[in-house]
Amino acid sequence: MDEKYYKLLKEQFVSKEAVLTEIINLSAICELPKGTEHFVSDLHGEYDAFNHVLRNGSGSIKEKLRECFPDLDPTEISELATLIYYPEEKLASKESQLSQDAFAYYCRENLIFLLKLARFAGKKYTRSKVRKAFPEKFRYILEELKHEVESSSEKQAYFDSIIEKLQHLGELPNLIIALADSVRRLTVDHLHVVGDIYDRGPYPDKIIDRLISMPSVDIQWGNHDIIWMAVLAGSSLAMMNVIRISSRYGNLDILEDSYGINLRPLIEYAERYYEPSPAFAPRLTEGEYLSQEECDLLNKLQQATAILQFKLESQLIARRPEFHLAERDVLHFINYEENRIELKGKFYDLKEFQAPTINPDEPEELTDEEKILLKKLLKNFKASQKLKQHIDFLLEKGSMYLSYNGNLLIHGCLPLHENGDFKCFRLEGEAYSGRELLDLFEYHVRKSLAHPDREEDLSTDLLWYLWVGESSSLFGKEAMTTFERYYIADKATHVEKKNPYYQLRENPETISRILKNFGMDEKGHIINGHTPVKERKGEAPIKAGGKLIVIDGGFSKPYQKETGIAGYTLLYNSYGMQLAAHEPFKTIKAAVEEGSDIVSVKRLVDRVEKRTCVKDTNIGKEFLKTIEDLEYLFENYEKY
Ligand SMILES: O=P(O)(O)OC[C@H]1O[C@](O)(COP(=O)(O)O)[C@@H](O)[C@@H]1O
Ligand SMILES: [Mn+2]
Repeated sequence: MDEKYYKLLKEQFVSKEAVLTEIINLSAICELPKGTEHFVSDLHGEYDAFNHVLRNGSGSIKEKLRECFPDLDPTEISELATLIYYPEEKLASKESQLSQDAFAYYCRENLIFLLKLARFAGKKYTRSKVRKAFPEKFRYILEELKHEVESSSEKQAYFDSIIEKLQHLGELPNLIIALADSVRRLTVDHLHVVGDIYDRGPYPDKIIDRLISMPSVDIQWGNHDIIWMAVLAGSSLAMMNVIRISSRYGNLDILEDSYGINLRPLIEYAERYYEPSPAFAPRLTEGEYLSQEECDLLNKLQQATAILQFKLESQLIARRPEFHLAERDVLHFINYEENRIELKGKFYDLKEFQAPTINPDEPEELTDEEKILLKKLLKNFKASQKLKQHIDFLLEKGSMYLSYNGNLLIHGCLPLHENGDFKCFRLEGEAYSGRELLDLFEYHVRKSLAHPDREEDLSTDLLWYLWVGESSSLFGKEAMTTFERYYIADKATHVEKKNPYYQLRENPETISRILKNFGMDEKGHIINGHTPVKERKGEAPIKAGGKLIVIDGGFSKPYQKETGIAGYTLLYNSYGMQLAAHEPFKTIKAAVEEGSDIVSVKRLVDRVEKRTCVKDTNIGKEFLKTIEDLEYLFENYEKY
């Protein structure tokens, strides 16, 4: 085995000297400061706000500008920052305001600032990495210019002549755009998305397209992502939930236009059986306007899909006793003549409960029409190439959790008992908890998507469990009260009790125990999304003495009333960790013209005594192993 491995390794090098060069190269990289990691979560389709946070690197671009140009005042920094965030828009705006000469002067001046900044931002990377950050078209020229920008006076003429030529060819603006992209790339090295890209907001598809284009990104699945993945795994139940939520938030365009899914048969069905009901009024954001007709359609669609969801859920509960969801079999607790429901021994009147297709004797049964309808719809979902590409990407880059550079990233929680013990989930005679439980879930996520034709198998059903189950690390609550929220007035029935994790995570000892369970150093952090931090009510995003950070601050507009801000993001660079809170994002126009930015406050989470180097990171550890192997190969080169 070893022999074969070293033979293969040797094939990658033309000579013994080449091995040595690689050893020196990798060893040098290991000593460089670690790249900046950027964490975001709970994006919920809010592409514009996400795009802005990506572009400003949660404040890191401005920070780099201030370090690189200490003499510039805040307005000048802000002007330059906007050019880096939105180069196309900023240049267009300048071009329309300035004379031709003044615009040419503006381009030259700013190109020089950007070159100096690229040089500064690239200092902590190898030359080859900096080269790769430049787009191929301008790679050579940018390398030359970057090198010469601070050169001696005799080289000045050379530098000037290149710029003049570019200006003459009308290429200066393009070069600035390319350079701005490279600066952003050099400032933030890697992005973590800690779950919930989908639902509630208008453009999850644009977010995923953007993520696909990024060089270095990983995703920890959120409950709202899993439910979309479940549809492609073959779950009609998940499909009803996805359409229900899209109708609730007025986002059918995602399905019909972005993913090209034909909902016509469902629309006709909903129109035929349902009348609008106040509890199903779509939740629109401020300033969003829909006609009465559109609102009514969304209302009816939401009702139709809710009822179909409850029917299919009832069937799942019956075939999966091991999920312990019997208490959620709501359709079986209804007295259809009296229009009442019994829940945990108490009776409640149902308000505006329309169930024209339910047979009280067999409430979980689909009518023949519904069976055909669901088949058609599922086929339409599966036929969307774009949706398939997006879900494949979530599978490729995503996981249930990630241990990365000492930190543990999980969207929701680690299910615990009140006393802090890991909560068990029993399946096929085995008990799973802690890391093993999350590994089990991940195994089934992948299995369900590997077999999309198996629609009611254990793996596919487990994806639904991840959405509503008591031991789901993505849900983290006792039960989901969707039915009660729609049809029961008594608000006490709407409460979704959180898993004890959400209390216990305030305690550093809990965090240490969890990290240990994942085989990680107790000095690390847990990073969660999922539960909006209600700053307005005094809740703190940094918990357990800085060992746990919750970064769901409400990118999602409907939740901003509760959080009081518009999202948190986290930065982890070689000096430590910083949490940034964001104000609501207005528009690109406001950002370009007024320089409005959305990072409001930055809070230090952790500061390390010694700058963290590449050798201390996940990738660095791999490099160290490779170096060891290469050294062995170097010493025994002739043997292989
Ligand atoms: O705000 P809505 O649309 O009523 O959704 C509420 C539902 O969303 C959930 O909070 C899950 O979504 P999150 O992952 O964003 O928390 C459920 O627990 C709850 O029943
Ligand atoms: Mn969530």
